[in-house]
Amino acid sequence: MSLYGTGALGPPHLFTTLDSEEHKNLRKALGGQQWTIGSLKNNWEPRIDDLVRLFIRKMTERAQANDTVLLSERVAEFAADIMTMISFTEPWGFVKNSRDVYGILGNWRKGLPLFGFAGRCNSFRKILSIPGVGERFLPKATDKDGFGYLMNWADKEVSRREEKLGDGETVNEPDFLQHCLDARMDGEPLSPVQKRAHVTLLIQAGADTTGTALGATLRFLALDPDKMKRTWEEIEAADRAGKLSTPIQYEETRENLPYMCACIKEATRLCPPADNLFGRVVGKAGKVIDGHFLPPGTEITTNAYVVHRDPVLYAPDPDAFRPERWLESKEKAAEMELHSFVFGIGPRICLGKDVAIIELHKLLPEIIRHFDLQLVTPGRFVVAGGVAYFNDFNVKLIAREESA
Ligand code: HEM
Repeated sequence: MSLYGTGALGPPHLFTTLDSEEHKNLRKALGGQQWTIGSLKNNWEPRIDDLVRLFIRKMTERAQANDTVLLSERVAEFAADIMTMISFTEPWGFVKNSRDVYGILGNWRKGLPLFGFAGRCNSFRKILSIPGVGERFLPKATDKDGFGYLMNWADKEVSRREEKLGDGETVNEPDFLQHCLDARMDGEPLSPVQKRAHVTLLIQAGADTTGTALGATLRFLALDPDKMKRTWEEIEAADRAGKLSTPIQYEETRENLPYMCACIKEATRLCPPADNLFGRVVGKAGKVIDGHFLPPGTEITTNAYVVHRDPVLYAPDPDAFRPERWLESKEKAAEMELHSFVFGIGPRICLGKDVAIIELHKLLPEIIRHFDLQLVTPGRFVVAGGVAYFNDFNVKLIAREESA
């Protein structure tokens, strides 16, 4: 099955490659060891720790000042910094400056309705491809902020890096820009446009999505003091038993904080950051789904928000935030995991899943270890163009030492 997707939106990359065979080759070229948890732990965890430390320091200052903190925004900035860091080696300073650097997140959200509609309406995409039309709406490298600015940055960074390599310099600790330069299709490097497009894509695909997952988990816990207490008690007990480093390591969360892990699964089940997958087009042979034959060319899609509320699988309380459901039996947890659409499914499953997973399992327990959250405004889960983010989730951060 091919992707129905975003053909006309921007330069050619994984998302915009509709043909399955072409996508497979590109994915093979760009995928690899660097995306695995093992490699991310070895190569990036110490750098992620630096950003976690900085984040906690910044939040401690806000707690001491008794400020109201727009937490959904602050955690999205953390995710954006991680993406700029793994892409270009140095983070752009979202956390350091507590703001949306170059309007990356704000512009992303503004563009979602157009991106979503164009990705789902063939005739509208055709209009956008008319010379002079798309250019009026899509980001441009001359823009002062947003993804146009990012495209310009990616362009300069690729050129700079290629110049250095041309001068005989070697890169000992490759970032994801370097991986894009090293990628080979049929033995050939990617085209200049493809190299630049993929660096940009990573930040587009991985910043606000992970931010939404971070925000979702914290918001559900802020809304439910009993579950927050249980999460905190689990962290405190592991801490007292000497099982947690500072900052908490990914494997420590996985081994010692099962309730925390269940909260992440449950929050992303109920608030999937990319809730409506781009449609697929049924191939020449047709396809049978649930006993119905779909002829070739049929466009099909799904919605994670709905699938994740299946009344049978999540009985008796599909709409409830109940992390305990993930801990009741291994078989049930495996079944729910199998039906999770959080990161998509099939050959186009999220390439950066493990990057997001590592971030979630490090920053969230560290925040809860340091602060209790006093809800100021719960905000809203906003879905635009099939992608979600949070508005106005405000809290006061109560430092744990003070609340003890
Ligand atoms: C919680 C955070 C994230 C969520 C919920 C998420 C979700 C998704 C979903 C639903 C898809 C489409 C899958 C499909 O159509 O079946 C996707 C694709 C993709 N994601 Fe993510 N993602 C997240 C984080 C990231 C991160 C951190 C990165 C990069 C480091 C990333 C890079 C990508 C890429 C490159 C694709 C395109 C894959 C392809 O077409 O082969 N994502 N993601």
